[in-house]
Amino acid sequence: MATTVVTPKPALDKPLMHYGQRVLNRTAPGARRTEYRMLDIAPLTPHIGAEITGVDLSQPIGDGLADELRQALLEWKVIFFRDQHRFTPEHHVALAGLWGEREANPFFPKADTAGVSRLAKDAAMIGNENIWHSDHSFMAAPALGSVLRAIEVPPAGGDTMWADMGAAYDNLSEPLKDRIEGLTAVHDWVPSWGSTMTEDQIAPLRKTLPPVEHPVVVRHPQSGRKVLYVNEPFTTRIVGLSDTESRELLDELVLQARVPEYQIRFRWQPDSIAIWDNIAVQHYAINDYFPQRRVMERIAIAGVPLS
Ligand SMILES: O=C(O)CCC(=O)C(=O)O
Ligand SMILES: [Fe+2]
Repeated sequence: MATTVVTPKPALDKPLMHYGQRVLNRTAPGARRTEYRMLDIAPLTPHIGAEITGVDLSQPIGDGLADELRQALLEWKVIFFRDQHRFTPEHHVALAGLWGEREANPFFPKADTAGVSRLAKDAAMIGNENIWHSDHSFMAAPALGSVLRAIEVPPAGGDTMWADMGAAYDNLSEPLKDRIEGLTAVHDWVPSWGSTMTEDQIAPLRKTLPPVEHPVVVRHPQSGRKVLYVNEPFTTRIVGLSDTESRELLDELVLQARVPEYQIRFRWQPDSIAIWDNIAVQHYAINDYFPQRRVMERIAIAGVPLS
């Protein structure tokens, strides 16, 4: 009897069928921009990413400015500041505090006394965040956002990218939206962070960080907007589907973050700061500067359970 050998298709061969122009037009009827009184906002794309000028983040941030910063993040999903030369770890903690409590990442270096984690990458420690992801989605209440500051950057390279997962959801085909409505997915750190750990290292952490489930489409806690919430390193399966169905659907969904129309790419300088909404976007740290050195400081902001 003849046997048929089925070669699995690599994920990258899949066509990115489910995107178009529909929601990427900010001048469409109903699209409205907030008027800011205290911030100068320069959008970097029509829907994701804006550079904010005229603000010194080392000065006390009053309620009016804090409200506008929160509104700008909600509207632009990732906001950037440059030349914050007087910014200290204490300012970093205060800035992140406008959104919530600090959240430790068990896989990043321990925070300094102020509460900031320093991520230094060089020839001996090559970056591994070059995969589209949402921070801490393996937690029951994933981080609401992060505040990242560049300390030392390579002469070229080491950019970071963010992708608007609300736009990604909006542009899925209607049949695909129907198919994923109401589904939940498992998120787990073991396949990614655990891949370089021993069983003895994994076991105790597993107790505090068991696999968790989140809806495949979450409602953003503040904007109420629907967001595609599955990511390549941490989402391991879709509940209720066979292994094959789950793998195929996840392959298709995680690829959406790679669509250029959803993305913004930021070129860092020392003392540039980015704040991102970790539910609305995914991000990718480009790993093109080896063996140059790149040093960043980061605070993640504790989130809420998603629905
Ligand atoms: O270093 C970067 O550009 C981002 C790294 C990252 O994924 C993170 O800080 O969550
Ligand atoms: Fe990250």
